[in-house]
Amino acid sequence: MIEDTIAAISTPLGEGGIGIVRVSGPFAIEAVKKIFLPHTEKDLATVRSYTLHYGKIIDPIDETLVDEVLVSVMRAPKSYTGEDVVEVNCHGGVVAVEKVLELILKEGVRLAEPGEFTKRAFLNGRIDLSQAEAVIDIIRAKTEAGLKIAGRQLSGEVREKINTVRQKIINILAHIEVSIDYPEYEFDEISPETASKNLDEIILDIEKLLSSYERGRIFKEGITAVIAGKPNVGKSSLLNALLRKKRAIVTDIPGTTRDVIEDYLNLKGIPVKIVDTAGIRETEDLVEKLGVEKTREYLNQADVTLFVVDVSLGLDENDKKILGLINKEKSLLVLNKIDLVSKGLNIEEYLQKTGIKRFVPFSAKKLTGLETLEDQLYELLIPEQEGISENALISNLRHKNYLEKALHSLYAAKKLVLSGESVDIVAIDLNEALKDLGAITGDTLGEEIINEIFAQFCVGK
Ligand SMILES: Nc1nc2c(c(=O)[nH]1)N(C=O)[C@@H](CNc1ccc(C(=O)N[C@@H](CCC(=O)O)C(=O)O)cc1)CN2
Ligand SMILES: Nc1nc2c(ncn2[C@@H]2O[C@H](COP(=O)(O)OP(=O)(O)OP(=O)(O)O)[C@@H](O)[C@H]2O)c(=O)[nH]1
Ligand SMILES: [Mg+2]
Repeated sequence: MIEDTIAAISTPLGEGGIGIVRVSGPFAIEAVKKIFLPHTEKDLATVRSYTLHYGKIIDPIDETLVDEVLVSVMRAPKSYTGEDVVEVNCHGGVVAVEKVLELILKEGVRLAEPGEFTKRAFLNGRIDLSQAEAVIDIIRAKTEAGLKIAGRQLSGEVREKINTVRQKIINILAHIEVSIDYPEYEFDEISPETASKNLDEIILDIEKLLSSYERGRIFKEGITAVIAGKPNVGKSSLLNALLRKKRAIVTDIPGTTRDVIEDYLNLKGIPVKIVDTAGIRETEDLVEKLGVEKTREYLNQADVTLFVVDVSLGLDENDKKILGLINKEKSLLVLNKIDLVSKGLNIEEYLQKTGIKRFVPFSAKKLTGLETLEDQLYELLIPEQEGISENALISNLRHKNYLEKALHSLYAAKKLVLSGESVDIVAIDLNEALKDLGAITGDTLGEEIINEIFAQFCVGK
């Protein structure tokens, strides 16, 4: 039972239409009541839950008006935190909102820690830990696809999946425990064949969940795509084409781009950080040299590389050197300046010489091939057979790590079953798997780790 009452500003600090101070805990209604003057005669302590009340916030010290507000009251247990919650809706503005918070804090209310409202929703059992984490994911979503994944997690889909798997493990354990506790009742003992079959099913469940992680992560966190190639092949022109704006300087002088240029784009729901780099070549120019150095660093961090070549010139030694710096499996070959080639292009030769499988004939000048380029880039990130983004259920690294731990315990359990090991040994691994799965929903996590997770939230959430 949580006894103290907390308050915080729940809207971003700054000028806005409305600013909200949220208060939660057993003393929430009493505290706000002390500084709130309702427009019509009423008592906040007795108003119905989920009602909104117009009035004024008055500073008790000099009885001056602080702000004209709307106050909402949501009573335990049907509120965001599961406790009594009062929200003061002020006119947006830094000073008014901070003053209202200050007055509330003077009434014996404590300032909330980051994420503490959501933490209380978790501690009071209104949501599980995966749902609480989904709240942050919604706040931080970069694209609609990312928002969708977070939305499914918020509605409890991860929890349901995890609990189903846990229940299956508990069922096996129940059989095992019966045979440990009552060895005389042989009929209830689970055969190694059945145990192995049941374990296979559980293992498959977890493997499926894990396989959705990579996609989930891509849509949630996004990826980095680096444009690389020799000087003057059209890298900056490609950046501008993808961004649909003149972001980088383009000239016919080789060595135009000297520093890396970063920007963001939404590739069919995937948040992409796109990086234009200095063309790589041997150079005596100090500034350009540093630029080339930086390009190498970025290539190491790239999720994908757009390797640009100039088809009016063909490949040379310099192209080959750059090819040595990139991961060809995660590259797209951009055959740029096709507008300059009148006769057919020998694509086969380019593929052979570069060793890159995916390609797109392109003209940054005429913007031909832009859509194909985007399709190819998307497919490089999300192979066709993996399906659409909405199928990704797991997108959180913490969840992935615990799923992997559970999987290893289950593999171990299966091995023991097959080797005819006694059931009580198998039970140890099964219990371990149960614990790791429970960590995802927060059921089996210690207070310290839980605190760490909520500390990453924003203030007022
Ligand atoms: N003003 C305001 N807007 C907000 C929030 C808030 O707390 N205040 N939320 C959060 O920051 C989000 C909404 N989330 C919420 C989730 C559950 C409940 C809630 O009261 N749940 C009760 C059921 C209430 C009912 O059935 O009428 C429950 O689950 O018991 C409230 C808000 C987004 N917008
Ligand atoms: N004809 C034609 N010219 C292009 C095309 N793409 C780029 N160019 C021209 O090629 C020149 C170099 O383009 P940039 O985009 O600056 O090339 P870059 O690879 O960024 O060059 P650095 O920054 O020096 O490494 C400019 O004159 C562009 O207008 C294309 O598709 N067709
Ligand atoms: Mg450039």
